Amino acid sequence: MASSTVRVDLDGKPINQLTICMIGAGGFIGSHLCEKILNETQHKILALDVYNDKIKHLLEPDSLSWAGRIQFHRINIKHDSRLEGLIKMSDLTINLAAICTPADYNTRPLDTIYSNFVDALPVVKYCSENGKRLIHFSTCEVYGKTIGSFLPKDSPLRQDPAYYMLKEDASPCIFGSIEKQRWSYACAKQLIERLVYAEGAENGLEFTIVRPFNWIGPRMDFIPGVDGPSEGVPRVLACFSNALLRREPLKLVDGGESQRTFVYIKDAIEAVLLMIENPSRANGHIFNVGNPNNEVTVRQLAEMMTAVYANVSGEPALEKPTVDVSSKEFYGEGYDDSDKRIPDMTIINRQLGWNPKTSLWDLLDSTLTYQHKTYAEAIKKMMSQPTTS
Ligand SMILES: NC(=O)c1ccc[n+]([C@@H]2O[C@H](COP(=O)([O-])OP(=O)(O)OC[C@H]3O[C@@H](n4cnc5c(N)ncnc54)[C@H](O)[C@@H]3O)[C@@H](O)[C@H]2O)c1
Ligand SMILES: O=c1ccn([C@@H]2O[C@H](COP(=O)(O)OP(=O)(O)O[C@H]3OC[C@@H](O)[C@H](O)[C@H]3O)[C@@H](O)[C@H]2O)c(=O)[nH]1
Repeated sequence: MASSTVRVDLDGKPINQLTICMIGAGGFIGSHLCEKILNETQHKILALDVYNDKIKHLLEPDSLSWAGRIQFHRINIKHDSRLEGLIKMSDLTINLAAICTPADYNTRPLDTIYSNFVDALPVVKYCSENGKRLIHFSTCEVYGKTIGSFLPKDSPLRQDPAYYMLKEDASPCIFGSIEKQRWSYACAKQLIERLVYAEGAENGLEFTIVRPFNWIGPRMDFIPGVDGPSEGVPRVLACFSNALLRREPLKLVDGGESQRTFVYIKDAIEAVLLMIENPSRANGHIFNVGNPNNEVTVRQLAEMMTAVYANVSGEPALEKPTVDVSSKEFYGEGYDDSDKRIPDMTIINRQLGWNPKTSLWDLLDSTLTYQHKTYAEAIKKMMSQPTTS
């Protein structure tokens, strides 16, 4: 519950109550951000999304103590004239709306580009024209591949951080060829970043750009056949959770050699709240938000999730817990991958003093406990039903 004592920013100044237009509020990150804002601050939220299942618990019943501070607007920003009015009513707009599951990038490249670039354009324009602050969600994928990935496999330079550490103000954006449609998302995100940056430079837009590095936790994506399409392919946490719940082997794409750093959603949301409440420190900046200490290969992630889930569910792990699949088989033609993603934390540390806290083991424990409680019964029921031929 938000306390009645005056909250202050990082410079000791009282924080004014804000009205926040949150686009994509019904998604994974949006649901956690709404929860945090309602629980710990007095800010008001205009929550825009096509769906609201993940924030239903925040909207109902009317008797909730924060009921007057969150208003849901079912809006598709592609074609809704109410968007500009809602941005005008707010002090700050946060744009989270996007298609952001890799299975879509090479199979629905047009939808991906429209969602991540074209549909975000009016949001930037309305903020700029109306003098409103914007926090825009980009992605760590704008870095693409590391410089080191082009070195020979046995080159000692691969161990040198200069060849893999991803820095907001120094690293290049390295994508594959146009046929590798995987990069449609990264490229669209890069162009909207450049547009936001240019609006700042030429027209004085007050902006912050966030580059999330694999934020994971409860409510991420969907479990196919339970709360999402049976044939849908969510991001890796939900893919692996789905396999564990069904007692099927976890699929390792191209050997599971790619590396990722995972950060707990609750740590990451603290960074976003600092950006919201410290505009003088956050405006004009691009921030990596990730946990450089939580690096694993996808294979190691599969092994850790298998061990944690056995503990959480009380069921022994499969004898063969993983199976190799090719990326062509799993994602189709045009897939490609980021080899390694370690965020440099210098800028976010200097501006906001933020550091992630939760280890990969701990965040997997709480997340898989949630997955088991939320889905195990539904999956059991579904699997016990005879399949129609
Ligand atoms: N989760 C991560 O680790 C991660 C990593 C990098 C970048 N991001 C970025 O963060 C943002 C949020 O990601 P997320 O993980 O919460 O994804 P998500 O898919 O759970 O949430 C996105 C939300 O936007 C909504 N949306 C999409 N198009 C819309 C439209 N036209 N009109 C209204 N609402 C629309 C969706 O319904 C969904 O609820 C995205 O921009 C994504 O690219 C996330
Ligand atoms: O079942 C699976 C799913 C995924 N994977 C692999 O696991 C890795 C991570 O996959 P994710 O689905 O989490 O997606 P990625 O990390 O590649 O991209 C994500 O990064 C940041 C955001 O912008 C997006 O949310 C998304 O593009 C990839 O190497 C992928 O090939 C598997 O090996 N098996």
